[in-house]
Amino acid sequence: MTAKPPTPRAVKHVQAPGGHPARVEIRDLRVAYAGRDVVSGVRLLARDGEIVGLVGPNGSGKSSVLRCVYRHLRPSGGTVLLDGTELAALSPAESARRVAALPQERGGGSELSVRDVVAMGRVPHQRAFAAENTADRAAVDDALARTSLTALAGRRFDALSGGERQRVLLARAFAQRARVLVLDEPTNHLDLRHQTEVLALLRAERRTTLICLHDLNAAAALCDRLHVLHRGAVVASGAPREVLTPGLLAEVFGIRAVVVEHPLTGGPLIAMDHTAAPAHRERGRDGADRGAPA
Ligand SMILES: Nc1ncnc2c1ncn2[C@@H]1O[C@H](COP(=O)(O)OP(=O)(O)OP(=O)(O)O)[C@@H](O)[C@H]1O
Repeated sequence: MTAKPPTPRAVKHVQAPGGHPARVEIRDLRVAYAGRDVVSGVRLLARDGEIVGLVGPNGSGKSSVLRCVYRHLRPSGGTVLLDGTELAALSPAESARRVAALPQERGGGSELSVRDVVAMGRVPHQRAFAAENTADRAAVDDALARTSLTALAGRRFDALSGGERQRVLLARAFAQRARVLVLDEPTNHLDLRHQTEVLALLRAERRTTLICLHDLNAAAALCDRLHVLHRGAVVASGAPREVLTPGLLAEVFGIRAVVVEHPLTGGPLIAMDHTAAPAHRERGRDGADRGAPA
């Protein structure tokens, strides 16, 4: 049997509202929890419409960086600038209109319907106690359709599978129509078809996107640029092809791999040796031996 390459679903391009450039700049970011630095000296820039990936081992600080961009965390040092303005200077409602997030904290236990959860993405655009207007309804319907959730719109959110919930929260972020998307592992619960759909959607949306992904092949296929975080610092940045080298994969991720040309796309494809022993033992920021990587 000859395998036919999958054809990505055609997705309509929807211009993010406002039409202005949306640029995120992180300068010398430091994050500490209970006095312990977990991120330091992180600088990165996502230009208008660019998809910038953060990759790195567990605990390397990726989510902590993203939390500072969607204002779940206040940086211990450094700044996050949105179109040149410090995020901290914007009101919470203004930053919510401009930055939509799919956080790692996924919540749960909500008795709301799928549609109600997606409609929460419209709250930053609404006056207090105002009912949903036509633009809100259109944005919600569009977000449900794009994430293939229209048929589930009436279901209870807390009765969905992990992957379905993840798509609902992604739909909520799309419904927000912010020019900046911050996505923490948006595909980790999705089956392969839905992963491919979400990646195609993100490429088609072309919003300024900061995204964490553990799947390095997905990151290489999606992102314009990658930043590799290791023990809270950026150790490599650039186009996926420049960054994802066998040396870096061994050094940072502790895996044995080669990087070949993808036979279908021509992009970089990491072929990992799953049978090899981990290439190094992990050390914490304090230098303490944390054992071999899982
Ligand atoms: N709320 C918190 N309180 C204390 N320490 C935290 C907290 N959140 C994260 N940390 C620690 O900060 C470090 C970085 O965590 P972070 O979640 O940013 O890493 P990550 O790269 O996103 O990891 P993963 O790939 O496992 O999601 C880890 O050592 C983690 O244990």
